[in-house]
Amino acid sequence: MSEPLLTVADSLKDRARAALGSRNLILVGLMGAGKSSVGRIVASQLAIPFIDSDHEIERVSRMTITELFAAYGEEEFRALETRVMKRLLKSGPRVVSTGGGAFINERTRRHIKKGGLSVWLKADLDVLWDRVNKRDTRPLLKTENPKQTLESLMNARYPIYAQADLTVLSRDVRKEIMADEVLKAVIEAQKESAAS
Ligand SMILES: Nc1ncnc2c1ncn2[C@@H]1O[C@H](COP(=O)(O)OP(=O)(O)O)[C@@H](O)[C@H]1O
Ligand SMILES: O=C(O)C1=C[C@@H](OP(=O)(O)O)[C@@H](O)[C@H](O)C1
Ligand SMILES: [Mg+2]
Repeated sequence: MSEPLLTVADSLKDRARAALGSRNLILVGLMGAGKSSVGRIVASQLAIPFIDSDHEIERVSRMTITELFAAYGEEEFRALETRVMKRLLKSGPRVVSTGGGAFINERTRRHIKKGGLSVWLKADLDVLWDRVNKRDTRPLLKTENPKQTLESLMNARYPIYAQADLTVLSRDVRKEIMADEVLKAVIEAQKESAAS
């Protein structure tokens, strides 16, 4: 009896999984880009573990991100984030979704660059705003004009996110489609590095 043919979806997953090898896949980008929700789907497609660095920080500190910012301030939060990221990236393969500021911190960025393939989920202001204004779990947006704060963060951070290995445009399409686009980008990156 002949083997069943791979479906297109199966071959996408399998090819992306092979292209990743033992590296980690690390999602970076601004709040609302979809790092946490798309990252979880990507990991399940690749059948490798998923970790959200904010969840890991909350687990080890037994505090929420909001409580950590309120009690210790952003600087201490970043120091904890660096330590957690360093540990998470020691072995792979894993999908690691970062908090929006992780890649901006120089030390954390170094761990990310060493620890695997980074993907910037890039989105425009209106897409991000639409998503983040529904929840109040992001301490950096507790300002008088949170949309303007988000825009300032975009201006300051986008040149740094651009240093990620890959960029995927995060649009208003289903999360599953975004996850497929991440898988395709991983495959493309592998093809390009094999050709060069
Ligand atoms: N492609 C998408 N389409 C619709 N909603 C999305 C999409 N990606 C993320 N979201 C929603 O936007 C919000 C922020 O997503 P999240 O994954 O937490 O982003 P991040 O971790 O980058 O801040 C969540 O409510 C999530 O369900
Ligand atoms: O952009 C940032 O500096 C932050 C983003 C948040 O994560 P998400 O990007 O997952 O919302 C969280 O780590 C914290 O509120 C700080
Ligand atoms: Mg997140």
